[in-house]
Amino acid sequence: MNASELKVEAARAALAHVGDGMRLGIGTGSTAEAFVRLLAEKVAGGLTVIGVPTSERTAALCLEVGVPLSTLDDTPELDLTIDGADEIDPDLSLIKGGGGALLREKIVAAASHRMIVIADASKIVDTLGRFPLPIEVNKFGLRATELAIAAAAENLGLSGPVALRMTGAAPFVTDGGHFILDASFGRIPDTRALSNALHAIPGVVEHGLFIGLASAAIVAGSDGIKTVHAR
Ligand SMILES: O=C[C@H](O)[C@H](O)[C@H](O)COP(=O)(O)O
Repeated sequence: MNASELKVEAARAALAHVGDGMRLGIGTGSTAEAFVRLLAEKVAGGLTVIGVPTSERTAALCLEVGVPLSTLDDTPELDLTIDGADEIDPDLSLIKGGGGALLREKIVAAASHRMIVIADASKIVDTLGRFPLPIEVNKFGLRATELAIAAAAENLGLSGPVALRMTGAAPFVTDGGHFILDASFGRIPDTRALSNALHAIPGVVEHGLFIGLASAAIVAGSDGIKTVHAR
């Protein structure tokens, strides 16, 4: 099976955790999209759920395939969020934001009783940081925020390029109207310390380290599906 097929298998396995009447956070990215398409089949078959999407992109897909939607304002408490990830470590800490949706994804995950991550096995790492860390920043003071991020990283013994994410010739803009800086710091041994240091920088809106949010990960590999639970 190729990576796309494995993503579909992980998404299919996650459906077993979706019960009738659930309030669902619905993630962003190719794996989450596979989940939305499978969920839509269940909804067409009579399953009743209400979804809160984590991006405009996911909202558009849900509307297209017939998954009923709410907002976090109208449905502020969710039973379960299903979302993809860019990296997953053995503690189920994650890097997310490769698709630029990390802020809404984190808000939705935090509003959920449980978060199940779905992924193909290539996303599993021993230590987070192979994938550049997405950091969502306010447009105002971009250069100053970049310098502050580099200084905070250096204090923790981390360094590396911090690149403004682009879409063609223009900076990528998130659903919240912010920019994304992709930080290639390499492996991050102390994710909590980096998380705290980034949160202390005024221009940082949010970052893609998800610590203590995932309850389980459903990972599809060539040897089948494995479900890893948070310790
Ligand atoms: O911002 C995007 C999200 O965090 C995605 O869930 C993440 O990038 C994984 O995406 P994919 O399932 O396409 O690998």
